[in-house]
Amino acid sequence: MTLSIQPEERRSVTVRAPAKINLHLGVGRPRHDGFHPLDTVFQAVGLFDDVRAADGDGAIDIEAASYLPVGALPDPADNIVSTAARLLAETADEGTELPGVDLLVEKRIPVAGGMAGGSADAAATLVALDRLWDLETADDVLLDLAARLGSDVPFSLLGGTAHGTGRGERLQALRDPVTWWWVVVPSHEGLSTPAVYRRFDEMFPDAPATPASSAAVVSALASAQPAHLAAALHNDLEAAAIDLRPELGELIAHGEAEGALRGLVSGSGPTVLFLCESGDHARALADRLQGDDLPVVLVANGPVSGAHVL
Ligand SMILES: C[C@@](CO)(OP(=O)(O)O)[C@H](O)COP(=O)(O)OP(=O)(O)OC[C@H]1O[C@@H](n2ccc(N)nc2=O)[C@H](O)[C@@H]1O
Ligand SMILES: Nc1ncnc2c1ncn2[C@@H]1O[C@H](COP(=O)(O)OP(=O)(O)O)[C@@H](O)[C@H]1O
Repeated sequence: MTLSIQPEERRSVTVRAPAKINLHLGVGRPRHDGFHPLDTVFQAVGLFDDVRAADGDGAIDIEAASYLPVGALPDPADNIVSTAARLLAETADEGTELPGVDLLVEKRIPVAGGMAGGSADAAATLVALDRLWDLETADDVLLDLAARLGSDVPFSLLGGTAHGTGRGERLQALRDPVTWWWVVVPSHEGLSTPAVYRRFDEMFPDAPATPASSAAVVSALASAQPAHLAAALHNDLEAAAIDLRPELGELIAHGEAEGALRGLVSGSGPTVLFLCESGDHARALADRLQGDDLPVVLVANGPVSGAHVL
């Protein structure tokens, strides 16, 4: 009998993080630091990126779903996952060197689509490395690191449905016990978030310092009635996104004519969302919208969990 010695097993952790949509996005005029004050209601929806962290020597790979346009992703060195990994390592490293890691990102969330895909990857990286390195970082420290990575990153950690203020990083979870159904139509090409905010400033130089309140959406969520939520949905960045991409306005009108309760630009766009009555309604609408002009039409529901280990 021969005994084989197993090489030490390569450890890995995979974390899944959701896309977000904004059911209400009230935007005020820019603050002194250039960021816009927000009053927003985030909802995490069932479209996910996965980040796998494994013992390694620093490789970063990205596998994108076939429906995402190739070439849209930044180089690994500019990728938000490397920034997140460096930030956590700097925070955690107290003289002891942390083991090297390889990161693999499996992307399904549209890139530069107004669905916080980069934020989801950053949040997933923080959670995966915290687990791989056995750091047991406190939740409030993780949320603080997340806010340093981007305004939307804390919500990608939290998930569910939440009220966001400040520049979007200050969160309060909202009770949202029903399942809402969405048809999600990504665009063939992303829109830059700073460019959409700049267009908003040009179009609305007299925007109020205090952003529009999300109270109507909060009470529509409590009603659990899709028609009430449809009437309350609101996005102050929608006009700026449509001004930069007029075809988004046509797409919203088309989806509503095909029976959506309401069409809306997702965050800074250009992804378009359609609220539906039910899962069956969403699948039927997606079938009707899918065609040569709209090759990718997805169905997602929310709320779902924030970044979590698989
Ligand atoms: C618009 C929203 C709505 O949730 O998301 P998207 O729809 O793009 O995903 C967010 O405000 C985007 O958040 P995020 O993409 O994390 O932004 P950050 O990295 O913090 O900032 C990128 C840039 O967006 C602008 N920015 C962002 C947030 C904010 N409250 N005011 C801003 O003016 C600034 O120009 C900033 O330099
Ligand atoms: N892992 C990543 N996934 C997507 N985009 C990334 C990533 N890392 C860095 N980026 C950069 O962040 C920008 C915004 O990405 P994303 O979060 O997908 O869009 P949005 O802010 O519209 O929701 C992209 O244009 C890209 O240059």
